[in-house]
Amino acid sequence: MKVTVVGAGAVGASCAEYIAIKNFASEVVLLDIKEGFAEGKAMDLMQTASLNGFDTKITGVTNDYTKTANSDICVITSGIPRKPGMTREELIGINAGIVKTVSASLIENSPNTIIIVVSNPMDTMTYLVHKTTGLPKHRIIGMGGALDSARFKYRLAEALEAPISDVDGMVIGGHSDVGMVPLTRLATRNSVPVSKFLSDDRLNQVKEDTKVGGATLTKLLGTSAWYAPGAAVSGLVQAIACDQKKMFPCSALLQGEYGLNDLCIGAPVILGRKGIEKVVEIELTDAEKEHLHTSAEGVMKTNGLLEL
Ligand SMILES: NC(=O)C1=CN([C@@H]2O[C@H](COP(=O)(O)OP(=O)(O)OC[C@H]3O[C@@H](n4cnc5c(N)ncnc54)[C@H](O)[C@@H]3O)[C@@H](O)[C@H]2O)C=CC1
Ligand SMILES: O=C([O-])CC(=O)C(=O)O
Repeated sequence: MKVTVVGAGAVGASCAEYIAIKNFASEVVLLDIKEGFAEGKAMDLMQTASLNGFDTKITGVTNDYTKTANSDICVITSGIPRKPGMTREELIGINAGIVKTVSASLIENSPNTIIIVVSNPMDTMTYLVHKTTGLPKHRIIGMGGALDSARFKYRLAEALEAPISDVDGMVIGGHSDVGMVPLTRLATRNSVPVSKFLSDDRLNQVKEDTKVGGATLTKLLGTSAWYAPGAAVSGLVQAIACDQKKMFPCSALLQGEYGLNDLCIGAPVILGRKGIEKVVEIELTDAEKEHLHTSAEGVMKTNGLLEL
């Protein structure tokens, strides 16, 4: 199993590290445009192999896509992150050009690959890859919901004063400060609905804290987060590589599901060796449907800024 990660910055390196530590891939290629940077990150990570007990071979290359040839999975993290006070959508001007050229170079060298898009604004970048590469829709996946759901579970555990392993929950919708749809109604503590333990006000607070999870960290760090994003990507990569058939909310091209068409947005999907093996349609309340559709309008507005 060969995995390429483009962008050896904060998220790309974290992602390579978690993939290696989970020890399911034979090879990870880190690629960056900055001379020597990916090589340095790869060497540093390889020097943790004996300490962390993994056999995955990590190599770094400066913009040489021939070294990525025949990758089973390619992850795109190249592009700029936001600074405090910015929205993810403001990154489109620079990141669209980067994601377009990077995805074309990846496919030229790995025509059968599955692509996971991380660069922001992620739903729109995922749509851009669909529009410009012509890859089948099950082979293009946007990572956002897996991370947002992890943050949702963190906030739920905090409110419940419970261990995170007791908590389950999912966030669908767009990966933006306003567009996320945390499904509080379906969240549970050990299969008991969390509404049994938390007031509407407290649950609402959890929901709002989840939606601004990325912005909160950006304000604290001065740039956006990387540990949980890297871990979330590694979970998707593992589900595909190991054909786990796991369900994650991912940004997928919808063609009628949830009453939505011609956009990529977070919905529950089954991930296996073929990529997105199924979009799962769960029953939503009218309020949840309305929230999802408002979120979709936001994503489509950003998609409208693409020069396709
Ligand atoms: N979808 C999600 O849930 C998340 C998305 N992100 C996004 O991921 C992206 C990366 O974030 P960070 O790693 O923190 O940024 P970073 O600045 O640490 O790393 C980005 C790397 O991309 C490289 N790069 C730029 N243009 C390139 C090109 N054409 N080819 C190859 N490499 C190129 C840069 O040299 C840099 O090393 C940002 O757009 C950020 O908003 C970050 C966290 C979560
Ligand atoms: O907040 C950001 O800009 C980066 C990101 O997507 C996240 O951490 O959720």
